[in-house]
Amino acid sequence: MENSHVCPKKVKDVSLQELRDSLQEFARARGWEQYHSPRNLLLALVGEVGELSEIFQWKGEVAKGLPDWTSDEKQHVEEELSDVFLYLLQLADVCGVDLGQAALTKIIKNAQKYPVNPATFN
Ligand SMILES: Nc1ccn([C@H]2C[C@H](O)[C@@H](COP(=O)(O)OP(=O)(O)OP(=O)(O)O)O2)c(=O)n1
Repeated sequence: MENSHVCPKKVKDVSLQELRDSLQEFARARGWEQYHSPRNLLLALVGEVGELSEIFQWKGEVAKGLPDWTSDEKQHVEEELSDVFLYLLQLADVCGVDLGQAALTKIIKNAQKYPVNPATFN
C-alpha cells in the first residue's frame, strides 16, 4: 500500500534507494510509468529547473543560507529543489544509471582532472 501521505518531519540519512522506491511506487500506483520515458522526464526536469530559477529571478545576488528570505520563499526553494532532484533521480533510473555510484565516480574523476594546488593556501 502506498504511504506517500505520511510525511515525517525529519528522516535521518535518507538513501537514494529509499527515494527511488517511493518514486516507483508513486508512479506505479497512478499508472504513470507509461509517461515516465527518458525524454518526458528530461523535459519535466528542465521545467522544474525553470521554476527554481524563477524564484531567484530579479533578486540580484543572494547570500548563502538565504538569510533575508521569508519562510514561504525558503519553502518554495525547498520544494522546487526537491522536484528537480526527484525528476533527476527518475531520469537516471530510466537511463539505467545508478546516480549515487555515478556521482561518486565523477567526483574522483573531477579530483584527478583538477589536482589541488598547494600554493593556493600559502
Ligand atoms: N507525471 C508526474 C507528475 C508529477 N510527479 C512528481 C515529481 C515532482 O516532484 C512533482 C511535480 O509536480 P507538478 O507537476 O504538480 O509540479 P509542482 O509541484 O512544481 O507544481 P506547480 O507547477 O503547480 O508549481 O510531482 C511525477 O513524478 N510524475
